[in-house]
Amino acid sequence: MMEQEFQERLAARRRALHQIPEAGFKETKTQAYILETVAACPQDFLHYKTWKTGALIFIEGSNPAKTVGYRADMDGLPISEETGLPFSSHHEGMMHACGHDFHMTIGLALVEYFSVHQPLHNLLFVFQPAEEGPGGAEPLLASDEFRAWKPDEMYALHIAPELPVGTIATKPGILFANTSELFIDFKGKGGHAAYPHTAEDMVVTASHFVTQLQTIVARNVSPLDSAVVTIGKIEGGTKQNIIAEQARIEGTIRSLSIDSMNRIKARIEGMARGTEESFKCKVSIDYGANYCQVYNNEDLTEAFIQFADSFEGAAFRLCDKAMTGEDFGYFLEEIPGVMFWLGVDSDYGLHSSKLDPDENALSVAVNYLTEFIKSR
Ligand SMILES: CC(=O)N[C@@H](CCC[C@H](N)C(=O)O)C(=O)O
Repeated sequence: MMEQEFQERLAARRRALHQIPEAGFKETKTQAYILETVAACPQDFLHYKTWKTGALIFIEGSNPAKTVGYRADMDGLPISEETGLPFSSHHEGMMHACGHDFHMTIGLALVEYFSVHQPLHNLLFVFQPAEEGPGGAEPLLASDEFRAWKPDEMYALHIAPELPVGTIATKPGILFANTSELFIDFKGKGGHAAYPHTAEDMVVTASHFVTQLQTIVARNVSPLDSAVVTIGKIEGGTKQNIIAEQARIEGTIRSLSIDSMNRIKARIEGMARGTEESFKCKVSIDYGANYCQVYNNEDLTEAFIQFADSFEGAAFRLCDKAMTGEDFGYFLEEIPGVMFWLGVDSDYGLHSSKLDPDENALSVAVNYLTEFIKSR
């Protein structure tokens, strides 16, 4: 296929997926699209099955000594798209703002290629639901469906808006942080706005708490370590002249060490007890989904970098670790592998309603991964 025709085909597929972003474990249209695409491939040495709203595609090698895996995440985010693109999301309030439409398009192109050109070793393509939450990797990894085809090594990519198209970047060891979601509910006695002395104001309580949280990274985490406590959402009360009897904050904790994660959680719990005492309320904490760090296997990363350096269609860059989270870390706890960034050059970053990755990066990744997988 000519390069331009190939590029257009990839862009068309990405746009189709971009229009149907779905929440974690609700990716039914996305799953149907994937299954339809796979069903249209030659079936001579291809097998596939579903797992919840995900899909596993196994391609038999001609003389296999191992199985090599590629994972693409499938879910979108609860963001109203503001790109103004003609192929914007058809799902009100949902957007592929983390590049999973790219990750899946690249995975499907690899399935198509290797279903025609039988690989030497077995390949497993994992289309995984719920990366943004509540986390699909951990239960998928434990499933019989996955374990029957468990790979010996595994790869995944994530788009990087800040890197130029054609860039591939990674590092050995820790690439992404440990994460924990954070949901805190405040409940107290509400009242009339004009009688503050008779009530316990949960808007004031939650505001104090958010300010207190800012001291954790500054005062409770070693300056030689790295951590993040971000509150991304706050809500409370019912009306401007009613003292709120409830408030809720939602956020995320990131750390490079488990020790820091435990220390941060202990500190938050201590603050909650103090807040209950001083603001006469009930504070409930829920840590939601927790992801382990993404740790790239040193030997495989070395081999990955050597290959990337010699590959003419991409420019390799050694990168620093990031405080992003990724449940691909669970795969890498059990299976050696590598996660890497793919440059897509967007003025707006991940989780932005204006994220607009350059589709020219699709063919770079497909060409790169096709040759890299063959080299394994
Ligand atoms: C690459 C990326 O943006 N990943 C997400 C993963 C979310 C983890 C979890 N749901 C949380 O919010 O803690 C990220 O926000 O880094």
